[in-house]
Amino acid sequence: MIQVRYSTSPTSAETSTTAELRDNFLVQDLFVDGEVRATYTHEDRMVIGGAVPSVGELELPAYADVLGTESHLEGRELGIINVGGPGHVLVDGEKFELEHLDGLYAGRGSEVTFAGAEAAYYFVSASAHATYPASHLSHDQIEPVALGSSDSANERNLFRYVWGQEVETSVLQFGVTVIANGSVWNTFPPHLHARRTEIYCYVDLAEEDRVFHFMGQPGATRHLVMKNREAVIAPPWSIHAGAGTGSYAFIWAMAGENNCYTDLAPVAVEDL
Ligand SMILES: O=C[C@H](O)[C@@H](O)CC(=O)C(=O)O
Repeated sequence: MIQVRYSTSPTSAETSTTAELRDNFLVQDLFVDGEVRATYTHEDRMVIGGAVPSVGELELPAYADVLGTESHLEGRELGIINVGGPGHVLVDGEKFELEHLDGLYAGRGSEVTFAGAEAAYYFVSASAHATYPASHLSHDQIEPVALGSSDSANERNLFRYVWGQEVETSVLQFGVTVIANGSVWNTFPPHLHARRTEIYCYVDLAEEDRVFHFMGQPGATRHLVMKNREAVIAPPWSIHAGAGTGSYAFIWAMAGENNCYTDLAPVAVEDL
């Protein structure tokens, strides 16, 4: 099952009701036992999804009626993060073991199968113009970048899995940020990046907690109240930041014409 979301204008976000904002930007219910679920957004034509193999194996669906190809990755590349327990993913038959928060990149033209009774896989695909080899990304082997401080309640570690350096891709970038205990803010102060969409998926959040995710143009922000394992689409004109009522992490994934990780524009707090 795949949903389709259309591009939206910045001004429409200012006049949207809460329900309209949630319909356009929030992605829920991606993780269902025994299923692959996905959403296609026209914002940089990204697909985000969840695969919960349970006792079987799940193939990445082609979604031919939406993607127009016989195989999902015929013209796309894929990033995967395991947000559940241990499992493995097959890429063209090659087996990659993924522990919690381990990642995997699968290149254009690959066939992907998800497995693992305790595993739950978040994935993002984007249009790709070239083919690159699969790459396993062990969370424990990625050097974190320490950001923020406890005084600002935004202390966090940023793990850059795919960001235009070690792992070569066409356009896709993704990683994980883990908020330090006692801190609440992510991506604060916020930023914008022209010509690139970013999608966040909040994880490791207790069922009773929520993340207040902030979006929109500076000076016209709105918020979405989000639960564990829910995702949110940030078009290039939208800030993307949040504050949680408990500890959490999130997966960030980006695609678009601008695939220079450092090509972004900070937004000063006083300009929000
Ligand atoms: O640019 C990609 C993502 O927005 C991260 O760099 C930001 C982030 O995880 C954070 O500051 O908490």
